[in-house]
Amino acid sequence: MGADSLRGPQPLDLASIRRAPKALLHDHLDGGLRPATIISLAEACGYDKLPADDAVALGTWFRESAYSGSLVRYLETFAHTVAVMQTPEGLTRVARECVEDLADDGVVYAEIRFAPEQHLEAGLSLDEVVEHTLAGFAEGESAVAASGRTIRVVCLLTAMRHAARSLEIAELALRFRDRGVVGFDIAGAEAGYPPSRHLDAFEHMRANNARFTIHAGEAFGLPSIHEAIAFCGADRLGHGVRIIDDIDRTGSEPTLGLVANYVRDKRIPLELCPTSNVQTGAVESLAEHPFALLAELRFRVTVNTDNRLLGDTTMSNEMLELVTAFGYGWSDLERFTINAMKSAFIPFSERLRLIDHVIKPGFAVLIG
Ligand SMILES: O=c1[nH]cnc2c1ncn2[C@H]1C[C@H](O)[C@@H](CO)O1
Ligand SMILES: [Zn+2]
Repeated sequence: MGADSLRGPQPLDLASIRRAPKALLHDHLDGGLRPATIISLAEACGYDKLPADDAVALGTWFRESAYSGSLVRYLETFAHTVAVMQTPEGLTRVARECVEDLADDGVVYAEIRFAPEQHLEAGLSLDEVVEHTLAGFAEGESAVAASGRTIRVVCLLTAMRHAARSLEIAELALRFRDRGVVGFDIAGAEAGYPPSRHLDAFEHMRANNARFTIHAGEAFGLPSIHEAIAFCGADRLGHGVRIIDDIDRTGSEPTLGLVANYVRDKRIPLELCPTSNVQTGAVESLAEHPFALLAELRFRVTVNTDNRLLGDTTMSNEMLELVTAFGYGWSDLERFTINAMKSAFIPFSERLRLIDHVIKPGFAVLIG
């Protein structure tokens, strides 16, 4: 591409969006493996239950199985990725490749989450699981830096909401808070497992001035969101898409209920994941995703991938889907990116630096 073609507004296509400096807050390490890596790690560790043995067919299997219309069935596919992430080599490789894939897609800041308690089958301790994963992130950051680009990747530790280890995982997150773990989360099946089951873990985080997000308002509605913010004190909402249930759209102007008003007034970030929400049946289709209304009402919306393997997606693709569905321009994508960066769990000064020195200049080139 000649220098002239990089002057003036760039077309809003996948190639240009890939060049935009993007920030990602909600991405599961165990939902983003390369299909070829799953096959290679399965061979190395003797896992023989993969549903396909070539990378293309395996990728298709994940995407199709994840389009299930049900969070519970969507989550069943993780049995295969978690199975090959039990060894130091497996964890480190998956983490390194995650960083490389995100950097190739133009992501400059990412918070990657996973549940250490699911990676103990080969005898690693919780601390070892985190250490090997962080080592992979560091390797990935170095490889990206060696190729002349930069990406900052930090980690959130997730506890599974059906299990009973959340306090232990919160303590683990705090032990690693100076080594790249910036927060805590709960995930897994939502219906029947309210956030308040894990109140002691959230209280422990709050007592230690630490940050957390909660998957809420995805497969279950407003009560889950209400608990997450009112009882547990979540800093952000993982998905939170069902906040739409508290917005009355029958009149000429949308009217917000108490929970929706609270979320908007307190600028509680919504980690929206468009493709994933369609796959799990949280929304009917991308065109009907509440993203557009929530953005228009000035909720603090952010764009996320959730699980790149399951959705066969990337940050750039999620943005392109929104551009296609709702006609967004560069300044909208920049606003969503700044929303994400403002909501990140790294210190304020580091967030500002990324906004002022990386995100704004990067978008300025594309806006032209
Ligand atoms: O979208 C999700 N909702 C709830 N739980 C999820 C979602 N995506 C992944 N998970 C679960 C499955 C993973 O094994 C776990 C940790 O990353 O988090
Ligand atoms: Zn998620």
